[in-house]
Amino acid sequence: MAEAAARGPTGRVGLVLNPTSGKGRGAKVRERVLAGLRAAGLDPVDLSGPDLDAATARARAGLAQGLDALVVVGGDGMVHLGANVVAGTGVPLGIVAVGTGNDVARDLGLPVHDVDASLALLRDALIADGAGGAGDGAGVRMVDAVAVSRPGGLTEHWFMAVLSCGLDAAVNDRANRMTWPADGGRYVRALLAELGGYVPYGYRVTMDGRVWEGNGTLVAVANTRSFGGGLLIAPSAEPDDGLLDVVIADGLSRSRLLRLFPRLYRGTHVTDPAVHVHRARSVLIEPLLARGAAPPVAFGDGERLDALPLQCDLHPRAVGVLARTLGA
Ligand SMILES: Nc1ncnc2c1ncn2[C@@H]1O[C@H](COP(=O)(O)OP(=O)(O)OP(=O)(O)O)[C@@H](O)[C@H]1O
Repeated sequence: MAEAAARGPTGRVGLVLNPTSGKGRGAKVRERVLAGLRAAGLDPVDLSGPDLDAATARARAGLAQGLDALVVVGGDGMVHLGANVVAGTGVPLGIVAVGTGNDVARDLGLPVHDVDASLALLRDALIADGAGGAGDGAGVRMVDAVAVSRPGGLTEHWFMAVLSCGLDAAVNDRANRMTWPADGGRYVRALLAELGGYVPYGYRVTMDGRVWEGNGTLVAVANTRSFGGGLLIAPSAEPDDGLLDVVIADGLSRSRLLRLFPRLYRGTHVTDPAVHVHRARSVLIEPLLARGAAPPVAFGDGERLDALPLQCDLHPRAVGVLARTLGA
């Protein structure tokens, strides 16, 4: 884990805003968020960058200089950025959810597409957190986060919500490489293309020492319940229970897959005999080519991570999220 950055009741709050999130909504709310933080007596420092990597580097540098909190403005990609910067540092994360998906904010009960409500919550949480000295934690909800590494290696990424290396990840990857259409039509094109060539994948998944090997359509490691903008992939996942929900779907035919897919919106897919849910703290996912096709590159919180094999380790209460305080 990263070194804990110096904290103090300075009111200095790092802001990382994704102007492209929510189809440009991010750019539109910049001044409102900055003005709202200043009106709350805070000193916002804009650490945004031209792309995800640059913004991450700027946020890390800002945190090293000392912040009371890091506030991200955007969708799940920005929460992912925030988690990667603050995990294990003790600096809380504020979320202004104005993205397309906003799965993490929704699962944590935070405002979505309501900038004024987000700002009010951040102000109240920071005041509560600072009461009686900096960072006593009253306005902060501690949630689990997941460190991802190559087996035996150092942590390369963190994720807050869901890591997936199944068919949905293949669709995501293909859609990201397409240049047209500019909107969600890319996902439909990518889905049709992936389904056209779809052959179930071969996996070996080791969960706290227990091994599952087989032919599968999807392996998802979930800390929170949903991904993809409201698909309840792991309806029983809790972000602070110290456990990951590992959802494995057996290798399904195309027609069975299309019948099962709509059930993700209500989370009822987990009652299908082809879907298995395991709980573990440590999950190793490896390709097993003897049992199926090479699995896709893994995505975490909707962002492209790495190819398998990957090790996921749950770190209990590694990220403090600015949240509603008791009685608020
Ligand atoms: N200046 C930027 N800062 C941060 N991320 C950026 C920037 N420009 C483009 N991006 C891209 O935006 C994506 C994340 O967007 P985010 O989750 O905030 O919004 P979104 O509208 O919910 O997007 P999506 O639902 O498609 O993930 C990242 O994949 C990132 O690469």
